[in-house]
Amino acid sequence: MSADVSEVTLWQRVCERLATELPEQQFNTWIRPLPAAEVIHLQEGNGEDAVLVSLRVPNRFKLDWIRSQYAGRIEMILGELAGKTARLELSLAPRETIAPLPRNTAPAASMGQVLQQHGLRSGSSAAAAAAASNAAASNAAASSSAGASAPAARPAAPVTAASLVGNAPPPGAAQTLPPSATRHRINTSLTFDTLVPGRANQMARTAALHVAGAPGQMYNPLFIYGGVGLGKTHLIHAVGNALLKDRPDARVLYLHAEQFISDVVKNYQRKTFDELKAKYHSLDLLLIDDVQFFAGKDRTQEEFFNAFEALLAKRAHIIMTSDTYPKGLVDIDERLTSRFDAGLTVAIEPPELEMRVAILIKKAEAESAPMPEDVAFFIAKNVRANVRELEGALRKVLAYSRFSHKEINIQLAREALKDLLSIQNRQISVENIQKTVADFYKIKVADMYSKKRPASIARPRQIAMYLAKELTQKSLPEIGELFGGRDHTTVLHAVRKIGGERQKNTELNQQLHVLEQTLKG
Ligand SMILES: Nc1ncnc2c1ncn2[C@@H]1O[C@H](COP(=O)(O)OP(=O)(O)OP(=O)(O)O)[C@@H](O)[C@H]1O
Repeated sequence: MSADVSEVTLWQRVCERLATELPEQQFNTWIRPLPAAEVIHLQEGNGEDAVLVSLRVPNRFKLDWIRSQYAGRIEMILGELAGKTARLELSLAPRETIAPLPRNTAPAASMGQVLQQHGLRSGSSAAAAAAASNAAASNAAASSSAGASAPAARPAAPVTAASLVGNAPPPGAAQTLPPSATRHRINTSLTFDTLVPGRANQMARTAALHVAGAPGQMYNPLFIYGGVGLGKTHLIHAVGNALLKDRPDARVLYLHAEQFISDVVKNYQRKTFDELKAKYHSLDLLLIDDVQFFAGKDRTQEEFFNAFEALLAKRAHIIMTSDTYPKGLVDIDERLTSRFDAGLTVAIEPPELEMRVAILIKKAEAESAPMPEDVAFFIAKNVRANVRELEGALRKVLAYSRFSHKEINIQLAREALKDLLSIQNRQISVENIQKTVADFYKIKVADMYSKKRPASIARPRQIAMYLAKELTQKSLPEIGELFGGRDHTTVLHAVRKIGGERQKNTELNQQLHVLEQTLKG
């Protein structure tokens, strides 16, 4: 098999293979929800090429289960597809409070240790020191490969009212967690100190700081929206951490909307709605992530409405996040969306270049790996979509430098990110923009080049021109040419008009974010 399968397709192809091998329910529960894996190409100690595939799993329970049940098979498929030795590294995504390891779970290992286990080149003291600092800074990366450690015993106790506060087990699996691990579900590393401020998050951060200092007063509820990976989750954890620092006994709960849904389902099955009410209605601060997931879930919406009303009545604070502003939410009851909008609604924007650079430098510092400013600019210029992607790029560059024992410079960053850069260059073409915008506004692609002038066509066309200028290196005349031979002044007019309106019109701004994220992949 070819060894140059790009990393996105490599992981996609692993998933496709697993989809044919596993029962559908197993595949849908364990494999489908996983984010795309990261791939680093390396040389083994003996000089042979190898590929290290790093997969981030949302919680420890899933991580242990995937490690014990699927890691071996995944590695085999990866090896086959990549045409070289493949090593799988599983680690926790830094999203939730991580429960202490159960006794029978293998101890956490750093990426460096994993490489050593596998005989990959990382044996120098510099690499070991870097790996050690990595392990300390990261969320207890628990790494594995097939057969590398004994699988954790599957927790078997039934779900109890107390456990409902904790990590919702994936469908078809039960779990119990120690109460201390499930109390607030706040990730202590996501604080205001570790959140880089900038124009993109200025309003949201200011409002969040205000709520942390005086919960239950102004801006209740606080509704934070924005595209993926822009720091919404980080920000609401920061509020939880700040409040708990001031008032350690405050009843704070962070949860993802899907966990609320799963709570409602469980209580529905067991007819224990009083327990559900007791749990949610007693909080001082409820932090709920990604409320767009409530779409179409009527019973969940009803229970959330009840919790919402009860909490506001007793001046507890509610902070929600979503991928869109309240009125943009679909399939959510209007009595809820209008309440979501009744406090303060703020957007988090994609960070601008300087903020991306500051984030990279801060995150590299946290890993004890100083990042030269020119390299930070290079990465930030090329990775524009969101902070999560930026972090992924940084991890790759740092890993590449550690494992190749080369210093971090632009050449090395270019090398480490070459797959990502080529995917980006391939994806954002004017044709791609025209097609995506036409699909989004439900017009024909041919209307992008036509002379038709009705607003329903002219406006999407202007939006596409604006995006072509923003997202490609093409000049105004080149863009005009690709839009049916239009003059460059027409393109300039469109770019200025849409750019100006974007500053004032929230709905347009939101649509542009969606389009940009879609195009950047
Ligand atoms: N301003 C920032 N400073 C430092 N780190 C940031 C910043 N913004 C985001 N991050 C980091 O980027 C990653 C993604 O952020 P986060 O999970 O909060 O995004 P999100 O907006 O909640 O995305 P999603 O909608 O996909 O859940 C996290 O690791 C977070 O710590």
